[in-house]
Amino acid sequence: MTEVLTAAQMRAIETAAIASGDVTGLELMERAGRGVVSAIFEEWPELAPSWGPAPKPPEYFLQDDEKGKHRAVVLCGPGNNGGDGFVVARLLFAAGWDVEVFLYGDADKLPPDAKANYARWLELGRVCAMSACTSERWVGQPLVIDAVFGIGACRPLPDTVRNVLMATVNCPRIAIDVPSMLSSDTGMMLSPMWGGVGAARLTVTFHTRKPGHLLEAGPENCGKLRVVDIGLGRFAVAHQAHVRLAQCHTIGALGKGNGHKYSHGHAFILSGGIAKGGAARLAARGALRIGAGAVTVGCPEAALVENATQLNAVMLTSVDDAAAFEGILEDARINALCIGPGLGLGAREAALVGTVLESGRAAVLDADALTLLARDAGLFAKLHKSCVLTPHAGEFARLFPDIADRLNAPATKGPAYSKVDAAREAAKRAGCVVLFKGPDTVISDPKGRCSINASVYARAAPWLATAGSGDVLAGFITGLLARGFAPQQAAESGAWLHTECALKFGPGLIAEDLPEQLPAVLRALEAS
Ligand SMILES: NC(=O)C1=CN([C@@H]2O[C@H](COP(=O)(O)OP(=O)(O)OC[C@H]3O[C@@H](n4cnc5c(N)ncnc54)[C@H](O)[C@@H]3O)[C@@H](O)[C@H]2O)[C@@H](O)CC1
Ligand SMILES: Nc1ncnc2c1ncn2[C@@H]1O[C@H](COP(=O)(O)OP(=O)(O)O)[C@@H](O)[C@H]1O
Ligand SMILES: [K+]
Repeated sequence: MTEVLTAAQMRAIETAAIASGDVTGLELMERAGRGVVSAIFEEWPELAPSWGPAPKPPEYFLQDDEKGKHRAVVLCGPGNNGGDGFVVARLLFAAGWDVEVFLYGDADKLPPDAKANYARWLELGRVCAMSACTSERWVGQPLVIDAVFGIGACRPLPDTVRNVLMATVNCPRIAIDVPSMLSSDTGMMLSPMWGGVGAARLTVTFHTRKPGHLLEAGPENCGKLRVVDIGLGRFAVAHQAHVRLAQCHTIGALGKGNGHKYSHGHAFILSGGIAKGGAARLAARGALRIGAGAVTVGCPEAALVENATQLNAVMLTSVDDAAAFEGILEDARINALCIGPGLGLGAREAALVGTVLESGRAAVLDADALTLLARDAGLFAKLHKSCVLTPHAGEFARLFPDIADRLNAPATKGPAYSKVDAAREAAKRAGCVVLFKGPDTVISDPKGRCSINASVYARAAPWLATAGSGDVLAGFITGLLARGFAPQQAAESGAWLHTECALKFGPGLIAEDLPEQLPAVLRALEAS
């Protein structure tokens, strides 16, 4: 499942499923709890009962030596996440575990399905108030199930809950749906000063990933992430509204068929002056490797010799000023532009950004071009729908300071504002695609079509934090624009391939290595 659903979308799906008569809320809760217990037993087979990872077979008996062999503490909250916790407590008990259950909140106020499972648990064991326990109570617990808050939490944690979660940071912890100190819509901590310690070992979520599993502090706090199917597959949210995991679009479109080089597009990369050309050369190499038929670097006359010693398949021409570039653009075959990497921030460069935008051609604006756009509202107003902006967090804050402030403000009430919301708002304001970089790169177009290239969990590629890797990404996207990809698809595919190249190379990666991984990555994609 490539959809990433917010809490509101998840609730809408659950409501539709229940309204259809297909399933009751109680049954969904049972499936969720069962999914959590199976996931635990699959993850740690040594914890599973003699009958295997199923929570409970229809006819079962516990062997004597299984009774009390394992121990868990289940922390339940006041909503349906707590309800899932009571189901897990019951199923672990059925597998012979010693289970202690603690509740935050008032049992009388539990929602109906959670209350039903609370009552079922009371037939087997006790429930203690979380608030009545001192911090020593939590030390050294072998397994803690965090069922305090799920998708319903969007404001700072109550002190009782915060203290219990802090006191169990060193215990192996399994989070139901989402770690309770994390906003499922944003991936941000609900309690400031949390300190970044105490990740869950495993987070088990339902139906699809939520933005909070992928964004910001989410991945480092979820531990491993498992998505459990609870039978909601046929219920969908409106297509426009949802966020997807980034993927590589129509790899077939990258094949070369029978055309000649110019039928595969001509990308033009603008460079800075003497000793500033490395970034543009990296972008050019990326654009060529990804399949642009021809790539040219344009630099000031004075830097021609330096660039000529470093470029072979990439062509080179002088661009001293905006007027010279206007002349070059009379060649209609140049169909994708890249400006910003190593560009500089002077008057020549600002005028070149203006020319790029006035040409109306597909263009990637990165690095210094973003700073120039932030400085000049007139330039910013020239952005159009064939542009792609590729800011990292610092550049994003320069371009969209109010949006960045809103994103970085601590959540005090819902609905939460996420990196997805920020990228959407920025793209709408700019009137073009915005690719907001990071391990959690978010790509949005002005209509809010949005995807996340999550370089986390199995796709973690921390080696990408190396000088020049952003320049290569700008080149990848420019190359895909030259191949005729629409801006959103070019940005999404470029980001996805960028991560794949880093994964293919692994540790020790430097920016120069990235384009050289593309042949193998593309071949593997074609084969699959
Ligand atoms: N939506 C679905 O499709 C399903 C949801 N299920 C479970 O239900 C959960 C969502 O349940 P709920 O919507 O009841 O939400 P939660 O159980 O996540 O939390 C909501 C409750 O916590 C309180 N609360 C939230 N933040 C608080 C704070 N900072 N201080 C004090 N109280 C706070 C709210 O007032 C409300 O009572 C999911 O995360 C999941 O675990 C599953 O049972 C299966 C299906
Ligand atoms: N820890 C990380 N995991 C995955 N990708 C990362 C990480 N850090 C940075 N990146 C990616 O590496 C690239 C860095 O780009 P940028 O910040 O512009 O750097 P530079 O200007 O040095 O090239 C971006 O695509 C970003 O998403
Ligand atoms: K939880």
